[in-house]
Amino acid sequence: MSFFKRLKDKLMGNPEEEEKLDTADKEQESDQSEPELEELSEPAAIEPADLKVPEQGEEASAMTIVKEIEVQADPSAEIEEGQPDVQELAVVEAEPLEEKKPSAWSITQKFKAGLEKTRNSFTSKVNDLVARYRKVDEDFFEELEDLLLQADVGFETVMELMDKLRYEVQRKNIKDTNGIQAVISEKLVEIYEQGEEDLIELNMQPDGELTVILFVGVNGVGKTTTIGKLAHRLKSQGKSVVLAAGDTFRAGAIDQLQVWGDRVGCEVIKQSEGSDPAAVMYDAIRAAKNRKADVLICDTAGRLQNKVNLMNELEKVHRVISREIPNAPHEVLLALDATTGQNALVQAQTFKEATNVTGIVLTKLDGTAKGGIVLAIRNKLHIPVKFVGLGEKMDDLQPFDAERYVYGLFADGLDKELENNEE
Ligand SMILES: Nc1nc2c(ncn2[C@@H]2O[C@H](COP(=O)(O)OP(=O)(O)OP(=O)(O)O)[C@@H](O)[C@H]2O)c(=O)[nH]1
Repeated sequence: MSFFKRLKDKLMGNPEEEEKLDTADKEQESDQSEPELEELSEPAAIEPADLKVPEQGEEASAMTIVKEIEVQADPSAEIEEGQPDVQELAVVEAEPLEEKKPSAWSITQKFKAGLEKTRNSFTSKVNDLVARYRKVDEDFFEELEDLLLQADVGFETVMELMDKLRYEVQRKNIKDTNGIQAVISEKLVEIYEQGEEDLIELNMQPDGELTVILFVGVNGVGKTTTIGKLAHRLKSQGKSVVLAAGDTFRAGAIDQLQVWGDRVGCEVIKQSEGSDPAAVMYDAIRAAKNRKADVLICDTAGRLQNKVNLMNELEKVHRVISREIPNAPHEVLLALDATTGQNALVQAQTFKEATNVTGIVLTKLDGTAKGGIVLAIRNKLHIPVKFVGLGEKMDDLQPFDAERYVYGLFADGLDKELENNEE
């Protein structure tokens, strides 16, 4: 199948199915506008500090079990990160979140909207380049190379792409720069998908078994928001979800997760601020099992003061989880903020060395003009980007999709090509 046929099928889906879904989308939009986050003038009430979910028949308290586990955590680290940030809290309107399956085209449009900044910066420069050069030659390639590097695509990926482009241009005897966006798009998808297509799916356990997803990442990257969005996504797929407030360090983190729990309609298992995250995990697993939940999503604190402490903390959390459920956590998702560019890569490297990261969630892709970072992450770290954050709304967290991503980058050029490739 040609690249354009495949692209078109992916972006637009099956026309008949789409028409039905599209009507459903519109109806849904008109009768249910998304509740917006509002700032509270006063902090939300904090729940009692005691353990929230001891179930009948539980033999041992979480604290006893966790104390059995010996980890040489550095006590000085506990107070290292200074004062708590003031967090934005949300007013919760417990709305039933009945979701209809979005149309393929509406998801494509989300990528297009989310990549607007990158498109306006990078792609418009590519368009200028095309207009200035008209003929594909070595100077054109060199300038294109610079533009790709500026968009944070990463050196190795740019080199690989340039080799492929040069080869393709020669092979097809392309002289004119017009339409080069289409060739770049095809080659970018090719590079991204090399051999790792299926890893984008979450590693979900069979029905009736609990899937545990652990979230790691430094503070401020949008971890809590992403957990809320993912919970919403899984709930709308019919899964029951429990959240574990394992970030007991950052002031407000527990309340913030509770706000999301209320908003999405998930129980949040929590203890008081400063308590042992591993104890929270223990409680949460017990609670999730008792409630026969499908998925448990665990928040963790994102302290990155030194790798040994981070490793110790994550190791302890890991051990508690896998003692209760062998092979869990089934996913360790690292949240990275796309707007921090190369810094995100450094963070990723540290977390990769500290724990077995199975996937990346790249938040705030809509907030950067350097959306090429997706490609650099893939190439440098060899960890799949499983989700991208394309905005602040609940359904703005989307599974990463290479075709929709390149469409987001080159929408205008590709629209023309897609029209010309009607068949
Ligand atoms: N535009 C945009 N904003 C996002 C995205 N993901 C998160 N945010 C915003 O980023 C801000 C920080 O997100 P939080 O989830 O509160 O992150 P945090 O609490 O500061 O820190 P952690 O939870 O520790 O990561 C919030 O205002 C979120 O709405 C995204 O994909 N796009």
